Amino acid sequence: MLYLLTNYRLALLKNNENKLKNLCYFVKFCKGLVLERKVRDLSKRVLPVEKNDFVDVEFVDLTHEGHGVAKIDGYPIFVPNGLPGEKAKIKVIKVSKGFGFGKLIELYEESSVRVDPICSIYHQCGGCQLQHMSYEGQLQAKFNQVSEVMKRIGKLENVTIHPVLGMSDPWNYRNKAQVPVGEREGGLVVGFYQKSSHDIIPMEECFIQGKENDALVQGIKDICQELRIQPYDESEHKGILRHIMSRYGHYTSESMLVIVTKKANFPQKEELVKRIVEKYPTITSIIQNVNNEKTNVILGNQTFVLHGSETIKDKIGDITFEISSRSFYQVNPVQTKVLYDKALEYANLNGNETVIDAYCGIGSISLFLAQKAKMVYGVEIVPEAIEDAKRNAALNNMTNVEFEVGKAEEVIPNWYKQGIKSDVLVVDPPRKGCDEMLLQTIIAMKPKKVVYVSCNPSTLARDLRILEDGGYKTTEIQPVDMFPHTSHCEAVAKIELKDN
Ligand SMILES: C[S@@+](CC[C@H](N)C(=O)[O-])C[C@H]1O[C@@H](n2cnc3c(N)ncnc32)[C@H](O)[C@@H]1O
Repeated sequence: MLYLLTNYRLALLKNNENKLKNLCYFVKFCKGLVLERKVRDLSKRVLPVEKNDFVDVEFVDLTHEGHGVAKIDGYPIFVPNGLPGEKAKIKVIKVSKGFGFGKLIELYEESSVRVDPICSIYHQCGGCQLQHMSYEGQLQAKFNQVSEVMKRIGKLENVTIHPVLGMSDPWNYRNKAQVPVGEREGGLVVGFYQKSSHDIIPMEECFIQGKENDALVQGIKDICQELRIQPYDESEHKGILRHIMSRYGHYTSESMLVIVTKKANFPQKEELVKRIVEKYPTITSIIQNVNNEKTNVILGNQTFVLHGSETIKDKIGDITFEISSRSFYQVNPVQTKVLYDKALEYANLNGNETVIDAYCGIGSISLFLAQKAKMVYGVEIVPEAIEDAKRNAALNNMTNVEFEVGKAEEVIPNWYKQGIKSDVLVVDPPRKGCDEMLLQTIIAMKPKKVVYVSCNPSTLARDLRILEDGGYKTTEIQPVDMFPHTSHCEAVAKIELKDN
C-alpha cells in the first residue's frame, strides 16, 4: 500500500501519465478496489504549480513564522520575506499535497510597512524573521495573529484583545546569547545557523543581542582561536568547543560565560580560564557545561564552575534574582517587567489569597505575586531552577513562598489531594502549552482566577477553549512584545470562573 502511494505521488509530481496508468492497472490487477478508488480520486487533484515554476502572486496573509502567504487557485505557497498586500514574482521551490514553498524573485508592489533590514546577514541568518517590516507593522501583525487564533482555535467570542505592548527602543534587548562554534578557512567562527540548516553564518554584531553579550562572545572566540581549541564537528561527533553562551544582568551588570564542550577535560582548559579572567577581570561567573551527546540540545547535564560564582544576579522591579546557567530566565528584561506587571494586575490580589505558580522557573513570577498574596506555591521541572527559586525567596526575605521540583501536571494534582487549593492560579508553560492533566485539575480545583502567561498564541487558544468548556471565561488578553523583529509573540490572559 505504502509502495503504491509513494510511487503514485512521485508519478503525480513528475506528471508521469504512463506511470500513473501502470499503477492503476496494477491496482486493478490486485483487485484492490478501495485503493483503486483512492488513486482515481487523487489523480483528479492536480496541483496548480510545479517545482521550479515562476509565477506572479499577491500575498494575502502572513504565517506565524513570518512568511508571506500567496494562494494559487486556493493552493497556499509560503514565501519568506513576502508581506501581505505585496505583488511579486516567486519561484516555486517545493510542492507537497497541501501547500508549497517559494522564493521571492522580484517585488512589483511593496507593502507600506516594508523597511530595509538593518542587519547585513538578515536574509541568511535564521535568528529574526520580521526585520523587513516596520516595528509598527510587526506589532499589528502580532495582534492579528493573536486575534486570528483566538477565533479559529479558541472559538472565543467577546474577549477583549488589547493592542500589543511594544518597546520604545526595540533593539539590542536580549540578555542572553548562545551561539554555535564552527570552523571556516582554518579559523573559528561563531554565529547563527542558516535558516533550516546547521551551517553557521558568521556574525560579529547582532542587533537584537545586548552589546555586552556580543562583545564577550567575540572576545572568547578570539581567545579560543589563539589557543587552537578545536570546534565541535557535528557530523563526525569530534572536537571540543560546541557553544558559547553569555548572560548579562541588565540591572546589575553581572555577567556569566558558559563554555559548552564535548568532554570535560582538554589540554588548554586552565590557560583558557586564565586568559579570559585577564581580559575580563570583572566577569562574575565562568561555567563549563559538558555535552557529549549527538543532539541539537545545547546544554548537557554536567556543569563545573571554572571561575567566580555559580550564579549571576539581576533585578525585575524591586526583586533580586540569582540565575544559574541551566535555569530559564526571560531574555528581554525591559518587557519582562511589563509582562509581570500585567500578570499581577490580572491576578488582582488583596493579600488574603493562596496562589499557585505553575512552571515557575527560578520563581520570578512567584516572588512578584508573593509581594501581594498570603501564600504562593511554585512548581518547576528543573531542579537547579527550584534551587535558585528557594535562594531567591531568602535573598528577598520572602517567607510566604514554597517551591517543589516536579511536573506541574503531577505535583498540582497531588497538592489538590493534600487539600492545597488556590484562589488564583498562574501558568507560564513552554511553547507546547499546558498538559491536559493540569487543565483538568484546574477545572476541578476551581480557582476564582487563572492568569495564563503564554509564549505561543496557538497553544494558548487551545488551552483557553478547554478552560472555557470547564466553566471559565476569558475576559482579556494582553499581548506583550518580548521578542521584537522575530515572529514570536507573548501574551497574558485573564480568565475567571463563570459561577464565581
Ligand atoms: C516559559 S518558562 C517560564 C518560567 C518562569 N515563569 C519565568 O517567567 O521565568 C517555562 C518553564 O516551565 C518549565 N517546565 C517545562 N515543562 C514543565 C512541566 N511539565 N512542569 C513544570 N515545569 C515545566 C521549564 O523548565 C521553564 O522553566
